[in-house]
Formats: sequence, C-alpha cells, structure tokens
Amino acid sequence: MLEIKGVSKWFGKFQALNNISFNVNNGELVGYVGLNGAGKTTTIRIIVGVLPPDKGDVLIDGYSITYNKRQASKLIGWVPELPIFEPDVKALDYFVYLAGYYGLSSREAYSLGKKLFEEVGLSGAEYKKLQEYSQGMKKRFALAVSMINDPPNFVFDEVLNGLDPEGIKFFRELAKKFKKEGKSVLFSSHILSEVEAIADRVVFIHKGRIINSLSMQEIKRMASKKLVLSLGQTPSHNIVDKLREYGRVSIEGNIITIEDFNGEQSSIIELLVNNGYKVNEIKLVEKSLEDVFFKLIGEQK
Ligand SMILES: Nc1ncnc2c1ncn2[C@@H]1O[C@H](COP(=O)(O)OP(=O)(O)OP(=O)(O)O)[C@@H](O)[C@H]1O
Repeated sequence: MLEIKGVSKWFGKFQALNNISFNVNNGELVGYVGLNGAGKTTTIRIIVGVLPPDKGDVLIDGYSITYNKRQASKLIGWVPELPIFEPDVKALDYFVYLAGYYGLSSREAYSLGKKLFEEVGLSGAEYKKLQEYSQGMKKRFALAVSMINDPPNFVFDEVLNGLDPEGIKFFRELAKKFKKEGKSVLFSSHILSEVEAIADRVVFIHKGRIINSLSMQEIKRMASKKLVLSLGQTPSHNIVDKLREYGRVSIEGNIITIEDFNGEQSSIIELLVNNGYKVNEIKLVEKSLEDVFFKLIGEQK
C-alpha cells in the first residue's frame, strides 16, 4: 500500500507540488492523470525515493521513504518514463550487476535474469548492449529490474508512451496481473482511454495540487453522453423542441447533436420516425474520463 501524505516540493522558487495526499490500496490500480507539467513525474520520483520531498512523507507498506528508505525501497518497483542505463553493457550482465544490490549471487542472478527476461518479452535480447535497445525494450528491461525482488507495490510513469500496440497490451495485462496478486499499482498516463480501460480509480493532479480522486464508477456517473444523429432531411423547429427534453440540442444541416444526452436511443428513433423522419445514422459518444478530466480542469481555471 502506498500512502502519500502532504507532500510538497519546490524547485527554487517554483512550487511543483502543493500538499499532495492520496493512497493506493493493495489490489488497487490507480491512474494518475494531469496535463504536461502538472507534477506527475515529480510525485512518482518522490514516491520511489529518488527525489526527497520538502514537506510531507510517503509510506510504503508503512515504511517511510524518508526515514526508512532502505526498507521502503525494497517494497516498491518502478518503471521510469525514460529509463537510463549504462549503454555499453550487455543487458543481462547489467541485470546481474543490479541484482547484486538485492543480495543475489551471480549464479542466482543469471538464472533469475533469464526467467524475468522471458517474462517481460526480452528473450533473445539478453546479450545485446543496452544502447541497442529500443525505448520499449528499455522499459521492459526496467520492468525486469524492478521485479528482481517481487515487490508488493509498483509505479509506472508514462509507461505506455512510445510503445507499439503489442507493448501497450503487454503492460496493460501486466498491471492487471499485479492487481490480481494483491499488489498496489500507480500508473501515470496521457492515454486516457487506457487509464479508463484498466484503472479502479483515477487521481487527478493539476498545477501541483490533487484536484480529485474518483472511482471509475463515479467517473462514469459524472460523464456526459453525446448523441449524434444524421437525418434524411433538415429537422423542423417543432421536432427540435421535442428533442430538447433529452439534452442540449444543436443543429447543423441534417445533423442533430444532443449534448448531455439523458434518454434512450430507441425513444429518439421512435420519436423521429413517428414524425416522418428518416434516420440515416445514430451514434452515441461516451467520452467519460476525457470529459470528466476537462470538466475538473475547467473548474480550476
Ligand atoms: N529538476 C527540476 N528543476 C526545475 N523544475 C522542475 C524539475 N523537475 C520538474 N520541474 C518542473 O516541475 C513541474 C512538474 O514537472 P513534472 O515532470 O512532475 O510534470 P509531469 O506532470 O510529469 O509532466 P509530463 O506529463 O510533461 O511528464 C514542471 O513545471 C517542471 O518544469
């Protein structure tokens, strides 16, 4: 479990984080969402102990990352946004070197390395130098390293950025597997559709402050729907008035858009057909997380 408690961070006079608090429970997948520069990476670097907070603290399974860093760090795995490793070393050799920090002998480390390389999809690339690794491969390598001691908590920073569809699927399935195993998983992402597909809860950060933390159910409830209809002819004032009962109506030629749609598609079709209209196309657009995200950000301005 991760507990972020009143964390603030300044870079010179600029306050990047302002009293950030939220938890990630065991068996929970939490999405961390915000615009560029909102403070996601800074939060994550503080959580994993590579950047000290100026105020507040982070507890990892109860251990403080500030006062009990050794113990706390062992309990968390991290895949950074842009993993940086020694470029001129063969991947498996570097893995073995890093595994030494966890007290593994080189025999144990080689055998674990082979297993983890296979698990993260790097079989066959064990003896390539890290400089020959693509961005996606580096992320997989960082993942293998973070899995050395099978920690109960994971943080992924924009892990999907720059990955191909197969890589995206791999990390999505992995995050779900970790959740099933009872691990806590925090992941920041710009790809809102991916966050929506796997998160149990979303924490929204804006200009260094947490502006909300909502479960996916709450997000779905808050989200508005939009119905777009293409008719065989331009609608009359009379029918437009009737459609206004179902949301905010706008017309462009023979296209009707109903924002904040609150009805059933079938009743709309029935209404139009009964009034002599031909419905060429009907499309319900649900942009739930994106909608809620911009609504929340808008409220802050
Ligand atoms: N080492 C640093 N020195 C000075 N300013 C920094 C430093 N690191 C981050 N910042 C600033 O802190 C703010 C938050 O940055 P951070 O990288 O945490 O944002 P982010 O939400 O991860 O953004 P992105 O989505 O673009 O990765 C930004 O304004 C950034 O310029």
